[in-house]
Amino acid sequence: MAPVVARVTKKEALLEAQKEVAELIKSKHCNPIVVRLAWHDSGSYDKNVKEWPRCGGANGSIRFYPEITHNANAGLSDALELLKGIADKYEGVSYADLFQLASVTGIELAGGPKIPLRFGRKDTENPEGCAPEGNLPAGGAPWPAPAKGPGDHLRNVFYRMGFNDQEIVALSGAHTLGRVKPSRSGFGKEKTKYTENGPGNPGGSSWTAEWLKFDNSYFKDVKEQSDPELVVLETDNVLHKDDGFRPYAEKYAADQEAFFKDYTAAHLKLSELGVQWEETPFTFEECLNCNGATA
Ligand code: HEM
Repeated sequence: MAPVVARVTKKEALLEAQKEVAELIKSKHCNPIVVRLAWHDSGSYDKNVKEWPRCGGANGSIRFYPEITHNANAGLSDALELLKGIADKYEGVSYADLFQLASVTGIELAGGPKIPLRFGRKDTENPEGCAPEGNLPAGGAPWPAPAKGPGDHLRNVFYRMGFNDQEIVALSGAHTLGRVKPSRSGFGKEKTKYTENGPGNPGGSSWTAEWLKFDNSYFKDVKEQSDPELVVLETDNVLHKDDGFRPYAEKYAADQEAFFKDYTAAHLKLSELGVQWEETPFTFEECLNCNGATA
């Protein structure tokens, strides 16, 4: 068998790939699922494991079996399928970078903050680098031991990645985008008045009415819970009930700018969990400058 040639992200390839990623997201309205793909690649990270890639994190391992078939990743093979054409065409972009690039592009195109992602992630090159099953959060009971409820569970999972309460709340705000589907996670309804006609792939239950718009409506809607057509998982609800989480959930419901600022910082941290850089990481702005183009 031919040896696997490791992908190293090149600035020129990244610039071209980004344009195609943006077109893909605009045409398929797939912002939410690519955000979730990148988060599930990163969110396997365990700060207590020192050895790479066994520590998990943003290393592209989600593209391999068995990780893609983990319970929490149900439905994410669709995201890999969507990105496959671009991944095959641009060997000069690592999978780990491509997944993170698609996520921040999806957020920005949905009206969210421009997240100054850094590039140059090394890929896990084979399935031996897959993260163990069970490192991502569950949206409902039964809570894995020793958690007694959703608050404990969130802390067990996110503290293991190195996040604090404020960052847990900020990151949860990504549920301003997208839907839960009975066929994937088992949560939500087959369709609601907000999802039955898509756009893109129809169905499921969304957290917000405009589920392709990145704003702070998630925090308002979960707080009010006045619309039975919208979904609230136990892990969303607890952000407004738990004393450690509530001040941040209240703040973000009242102040979108504060949410965007804190979300950007937390997302950047998420995108770099467990990352080994090929060389010095670089930003998209640096790619544009090296190409003689303007931002
Ligand atoms: C706080 C703990 C979290 C839990 C328990 C959780 C759970 C879930 C569940 C059950 C779904 C539905 C999957 C489906 O049926 O397809 C989902 C979707 C989603 N999650 Fe989370 N999630 C969490 C945190 C996050 C974070 C940190 C992000 C991103 C930074 C995120 C982004 C998304 C997005 C964008 C979707 C929609 C996907 C789509 O519409 O295809 N989630 N999440």
